[in-house]
Amino acid sequence: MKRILIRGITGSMGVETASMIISHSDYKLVAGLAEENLNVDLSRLTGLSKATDVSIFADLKEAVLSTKPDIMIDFTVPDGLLPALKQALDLGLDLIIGTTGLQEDEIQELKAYTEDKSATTMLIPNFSLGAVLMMEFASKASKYFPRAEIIEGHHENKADAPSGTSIATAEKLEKTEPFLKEEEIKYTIEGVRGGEKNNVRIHSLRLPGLMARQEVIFGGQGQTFTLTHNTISRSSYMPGVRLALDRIEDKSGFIYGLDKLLD
Ligand SMILES: NC(=O)C1=CN([C@@H]2O[C@H](COP(=O)(O)OP(=O)(O)OC[C@H]3O[C@@H](n4cnc5c(N)ncnc54)[C@H](OP(=O)(O)O)[C@@H]3O)[C@@H](O)[C@H]2O)C=CC1
Ligand SMILES: O=C(O)C1=N[C@H](C(=O)O)C[C@H](O)C1
Repeated sequence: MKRILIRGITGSMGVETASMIISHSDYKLVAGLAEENLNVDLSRLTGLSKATDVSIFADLKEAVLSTKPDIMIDFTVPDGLLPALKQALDLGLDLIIGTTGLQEDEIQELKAYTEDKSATTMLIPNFSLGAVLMMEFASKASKYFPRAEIIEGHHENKADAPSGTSIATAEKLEKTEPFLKEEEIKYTIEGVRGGEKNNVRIHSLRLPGLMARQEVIFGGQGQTFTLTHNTISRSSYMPGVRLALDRIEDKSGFIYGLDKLLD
């Protein structure tokens, strides 16, 4: 039975993932890592009495030596993420990473490091099926509508902007064209046009009341076409996390995106 460690076990996604793994008998959750909340009662957080068997550590090496996990799932923050992931690979773990906010050069470094260790790393910007389908349909639509912008919205505790999903979506749009009149506009508020990736403008909302949502808006002659995905519960991510766990043994090397696991 595969032994799992969750880095970020006390966070929103960590608790949801811990509950999912504890409730399934084919994986064993052996440990968690946290930064500050080291003495929390995991059975209270998950509502599951079996969670008392799971120890929470501050130090990855200590956790690995004491509990011997095979796989680390990461739901933390971008700060200090790459060194922690490299340390986990050094300790012989395979990785499933949901944390967003790595820069492009850090992703390339992680890929090379994974290949060097002959390990498996899955970097999944969004585990929900609806978000994956939104990206697939957006990719298709971009062949016919080359002008597109993205509006993503998240809760106010999110540590990164724009979202990993919006970046992954912009990267998937195949024939995007830039807006050529940007230079002609007189801007009266700086930054009002958002950021840019692959010729796609990305606008990030951070508001109370939001969990996670994204709109991809295409503009064409006399029409617009909008794809929207709304996350209303973090349980939406769990079938994707479960799929990554089920597939990690058959895969090797670096995998980016849940779509690579759906075929
Ligand atoms: N791929 C996907 O489908 C999804 C990805 N995410 C991403 O997952 C990440 C986590 O989100 P969320 O659960 O909402 O965040 P939270 O703020 O709720 O949780 C963050 C967790 O990280 C822990 N942590 C922070 N720093 C460290 C550290 N240095 N070492 C160990 N643990 C640390 C915190 O521990 P402590 O409690 O001790 O502070 C906490 O457990 C974000 O990057 C988010 O974008 C979110 C949803 C879906
Ligand atoms: O922080 C979140 O909540 C989420 N983060 C991921 C992202 O940055 O895309 C996935 C989802 O949007 C929720």
